[in-house]
Amino acid sequence: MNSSAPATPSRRIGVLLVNLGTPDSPKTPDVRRYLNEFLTDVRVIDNLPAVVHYPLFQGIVIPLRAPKSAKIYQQLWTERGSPLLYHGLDLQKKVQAELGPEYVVAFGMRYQNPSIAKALEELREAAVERIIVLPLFPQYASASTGSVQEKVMEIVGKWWIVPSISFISAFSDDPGFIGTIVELGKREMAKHQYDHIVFSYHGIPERHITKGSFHNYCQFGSCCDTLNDKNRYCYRAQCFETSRLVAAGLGITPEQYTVSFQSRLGRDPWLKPYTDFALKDLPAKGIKNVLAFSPAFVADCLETTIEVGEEFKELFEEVGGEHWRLVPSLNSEPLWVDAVTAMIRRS
Ligand SMILES: C=CC1=C(C)c2cc3[nH]c(cc4nc(cc5[nH]c(cc1n2)c(C)c5CCC(=O)O)C(CCC(=O)O)=C4C)c(C)c3C=C
Ligand SMILES: [Fe+2]
Ligand SMILES: [Fe+2]
Repeated sequence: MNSSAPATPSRRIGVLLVNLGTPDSPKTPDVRRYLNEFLTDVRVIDNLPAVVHYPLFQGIVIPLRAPKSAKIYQQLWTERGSPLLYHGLDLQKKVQAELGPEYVVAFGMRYQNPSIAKALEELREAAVERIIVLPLFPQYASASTGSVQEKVMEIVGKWWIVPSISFISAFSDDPGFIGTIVELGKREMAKHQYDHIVFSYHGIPERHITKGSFHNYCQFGSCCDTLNDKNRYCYRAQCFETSRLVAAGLGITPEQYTVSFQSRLGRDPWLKPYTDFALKDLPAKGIKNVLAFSPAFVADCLETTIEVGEEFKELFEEVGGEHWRLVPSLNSEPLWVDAVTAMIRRS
């Protein structure tokens, strides 16, 4: 036996990092398969009976949407593939290196590959004593975090031996998360003079908030202005909390930033204001230079790079804006790796 090799600790902790998912390739059949899995999740499309939901989405909505989405994914794709996937794998490796051999870090996607089932199997094979699950969504939503949690429980619940398992359900106010965004923002602010900041979050239907609201506490008004015991897991309140903390870190006042929501689907009301509407009002107020943040995402993806970085930039310029710049996501920035490591050690 090689005595210089580091000994594997006998009791190891499993860590499962999970992001949303992405197609295997930007080709229409792969995008269709991804959308099929994503948009038939009843935590994502929650308002239709199964007899309507499946035929409508599998027969009409997804076949129509897949070729259009595939074109956008082709714009996003790089030599390393989908950014959401390769940044996730980079993060996994760096967090593993920082946590050391007492931990086994796996990475999975809620939809498509690498699947949560495969990632959990790696942890089972490593005979970990317990598992810490970190869905990589800073703000809690049933459609993202809740769906990951449900899937993990469905799989682990069938194991003969069910290990101790814990979830980090949100980290919207985590100091390491906030500090990394602030640092990335400051880097951009050092390069250009900005008049205003836009924090654009992924939207969700308003009913998703209402369904999870403690005794109907959330009324889409000032109820979300502070994060308290009644709205601890309210997505809207958590988005405001993240924005407030990042703004404080950047040293900007409430008048100097806007919080808005993007990517709506369907006709029902989603969280407002909608980013595409909100940004159109800015040039008329004399705001021509905007720095945009996407703090609902920890890695670059279609929603950040294309929607915020390109489509909103075009829209802003069309209405008289001069400079629109997206702050890159946390990806596998060293400060973010430290923040994830600290969250796991504390858990
Ligand atoms: C921040 C977490 C996310 C929440 C909450 C969320 C809710 C949600 N999303 C859709 C519909 C779509 N989202 C799409 C892409 C997408 N969504 C998230 C994250 C959240 N979604 C990410 C990280 C991504 C990008 C994935 C990538 O590969 O880059 C898409 C697919 C793209 C497209 O065809 O436009 C759809 C559709 C709904 C309906 C919803 C809440 C109900
Ligand atoms: Fe989404
Ligand atoms: Fe609220």
